Amino acid sequence: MLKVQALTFAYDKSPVLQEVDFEIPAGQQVALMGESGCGKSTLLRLIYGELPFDQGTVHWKEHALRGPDYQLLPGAPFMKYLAQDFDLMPFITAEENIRKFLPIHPVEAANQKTEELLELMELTEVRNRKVKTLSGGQQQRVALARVLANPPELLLLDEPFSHIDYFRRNQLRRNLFGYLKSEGITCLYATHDHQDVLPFADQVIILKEGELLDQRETAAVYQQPGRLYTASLLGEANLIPIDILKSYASTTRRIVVYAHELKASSKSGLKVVVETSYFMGGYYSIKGKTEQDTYVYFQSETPLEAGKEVFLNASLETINKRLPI
Ligand SMILES: Nc1ncnc2c1ncn2[C@@H]1O[C@H](COP(=O)(O)OP(=O)(O)OP(=O)(O)O)[C@@H](O)[C@H]1O
Repeated sequence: MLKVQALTFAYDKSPVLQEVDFEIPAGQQVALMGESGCGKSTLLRLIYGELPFDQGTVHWKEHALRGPDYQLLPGAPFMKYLAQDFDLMPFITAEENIRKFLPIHPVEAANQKTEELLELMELTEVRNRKVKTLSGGQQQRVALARVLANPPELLLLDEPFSHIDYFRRNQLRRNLFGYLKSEGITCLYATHDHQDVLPFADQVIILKEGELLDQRETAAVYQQPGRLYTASLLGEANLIPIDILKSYASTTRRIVVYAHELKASSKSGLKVVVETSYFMGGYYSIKGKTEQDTYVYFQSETPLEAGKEVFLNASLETINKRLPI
C-alpha cells in the first residue's frame, strides 16, 4: 500500500500542497486529477523523492520514502517515475533504450521481453531508429516501454499519453492499463483526460489548489461528484436548480447534471436560448443561455438553430441520485 500522510509542501512561501492524505492499495490504478497548477506533478515528484517535503510522511509498504536530503538519488528500486520529459538516450535506437533497462535475463528471455514491450507500445516499426529522430509521441511510447522493462511495484506517471495522437491513444491506453493490471503494478497517474480515467482507474483522487477534495471509486466520483469542479474534470457538466427540473421540489439548491443527461423539449423545464451547435461526430454539443445569463451545455442528435427556445429536463433517476449542492 502507498500511504501518504499530512503531506505539505511549498516551493517558496505559498503552499502548493497542504495536508494531503491518501492511501492506495497495492495493485490498484489511481488517477490524479485537478486543474492545471493544482499540484499534481509536485505530488508525484514528492512521492518519488525529488523534492524535500516540509511536513508529512510517505510510505510504500514498510518503506519510508524520503526526499533529497536523505538520499543521493531520487527513487527506490521498487518504484519508477515517468515525468513529462522523457529522459531517453537520444543517440541509440528505441529498442536499445528499452534493452538497457531490462533486468539481467538469459538472452532468450531478454529478447522475448523486448518484443513484448515493443508490441505493447506499438513500436516495432521504429525499433531500429535512433531516438533523436523519433516524434514526441514515439518518444513517449519508448519511455513508457522503458519504465516497464524492469517492472516496478509502484509506478508514477505524469500525463502518460500527452504527446500521443488520438489515432493511437485508445489502443495504447488499453494496452498499458491491461498490462499494469495483469502484472499487479500499482500506478498513480496524473491526467487531464477523463478518457484515461473512466474505463481504467480503480479510484480517482481530486486535487484543487493543493488540497485533496475527494478520493473514491471512479464510478462513485462520476455519479456523485458533489461539486461542479469534480464533475467538470470527468465530463461536460452543468449546475442546475432542482426546483426547475422538478417543479414540486421546494429548494433553492442545485445539482450537477452532465450534458448528455439533459433532454430538450418544447414544453416545461429549464428555459434556454440556443447560442451555438458544435458538431461532435455522433452528436451535437449545444451551448444555450438561461434567463439568468448563465450557460448550459447539452446534447442533441441534430444541430439547433441559434435563437431557438428550448426547455431542458433531466430524468428523475438522474435528479434523485445527485446530492444537492
Ligand atoms: N520549480 C518550481 N518553482 C516554483 N513554483 C513551482 C515550481 N514547479 C511548479 N511550481 C508551481 O507549483 C504549483 C503546482 O504546480 P504543478 O506543476 O505541480 O501543477 P500541475 O497540477 O501538475 O499542473 P499541470 O496540470 O499544468 O501540469 C503551480 O502554481 C506552479 O506554478
